[in-house]
Amino acid sequence: MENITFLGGGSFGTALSVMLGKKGSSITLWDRKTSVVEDINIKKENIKYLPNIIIPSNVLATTELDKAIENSKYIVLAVPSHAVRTLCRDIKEFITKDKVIISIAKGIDEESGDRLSQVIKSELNTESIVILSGPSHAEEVALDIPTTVVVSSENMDIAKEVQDLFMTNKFRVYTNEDLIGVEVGGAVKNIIALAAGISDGIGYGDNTKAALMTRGMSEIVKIGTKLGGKKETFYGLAGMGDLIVTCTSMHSRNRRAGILIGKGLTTEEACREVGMVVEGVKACKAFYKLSCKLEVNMPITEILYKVLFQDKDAKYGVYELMTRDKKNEI
Ligand SMILES: NC(=O)c1ccc[n+]([C@@H]2O[C@H](COP(=O)([O-])OP(=O)(O)OC[C@H]3O[C@@H](n4cnc5c(N)ncnc54)[C@H](O)[C@@H]3O)[C@@H](O)[C@H]2O)c1
Ligand SMILES: O=P(O)(O)OC[C@H](O)CO
Repeated sequence: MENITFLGGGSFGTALSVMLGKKGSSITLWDRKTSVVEDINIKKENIKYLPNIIIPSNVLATTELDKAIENSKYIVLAVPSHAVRTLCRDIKEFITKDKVIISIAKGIDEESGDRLSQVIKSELNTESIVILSGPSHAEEVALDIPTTVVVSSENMDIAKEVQDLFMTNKFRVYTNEDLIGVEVGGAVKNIIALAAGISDGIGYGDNTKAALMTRGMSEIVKIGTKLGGKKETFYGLAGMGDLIVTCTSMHSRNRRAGILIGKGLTTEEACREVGMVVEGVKACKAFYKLSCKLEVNMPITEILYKVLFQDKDAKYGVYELMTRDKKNEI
């Protein structure tokens, strides 16, 4: 069985470590926090990020980056998107040509608008990069609840290798050669999930959420195809699949943060209360900027940007969305 290293002992890094540990791989889990590492090694539980899940004995945690990386071919970057570039810089000296880098983060680089595979490629100077995405809440993956995801890469031979590495009878992995679509779908769905959460928090109903999800899907397709992704990908696991799970699940940090904002908390207060990464906040800023630059109309993203960063009242935001000029659906 393979040695696999996870860099980041948050919810998803831990859940996948548990899953692959149970499959029989030797897992090294690096985290910057000593408390997380001690909990995993001593209590066999990640109390902060994934409580009540027993961590198998073949998952060992460490705070030492070089030791974490040295014996594994597969290095999974399991940090939020805003930390991917700095983590790459921290590990660059330990990344030899034989390593395969797998990223599970969903977002884009806020500063440059680059996709994360582009960030990793430029920082680590490697082509062996695989992106894993799709509807996969950590809490359910850790409980072996049937889940489907998708892996993509510029090198589909490596994507197929990673498909085999992660596949179990409860975790079904598809390949998709549309790397742009897989990355953009996973990033933009977080924006729509925040908006759907806000609608729930205000107290609006299923009609409103269905509208946000459907018109949100239209925004994903518009910006995604403009960036070079395929329409079919956005109607697949990395797009619609993840949109459904994130907009409807109470596991979703984006949806939960949205609910709190809808109830009147500020963006900062809501993110603090959720206590884990809320990717949609940074994604909203990045994609609002990108939509202006590329002249792609993304009304939900635009209104959400004003709610999150310009103190626009959320209910008034919905009113503005509803009273725009009338138009044809497609
Ligand atoms: N949680 C899920 O269900 C899930 C599922 C699929 C994908 N994802 C994606 O995975 C990524 C990580 O999410 P998560 O849920 O594991 O996040 P999390 O908030 O649970 O944990 C984040 C981890 O990254 C670490 N971290 C944060 N900034 C860091 C930095 N600068 N350097 C080093 N470590 C840093 C934290 O200490 C923590 O261990 C996100 O992009 C998310 O969208 C999450
Ligand atoms: O908890 P969220 O909202 O970050 O969503 C996590 C995953 O992306 C679900 O697939």
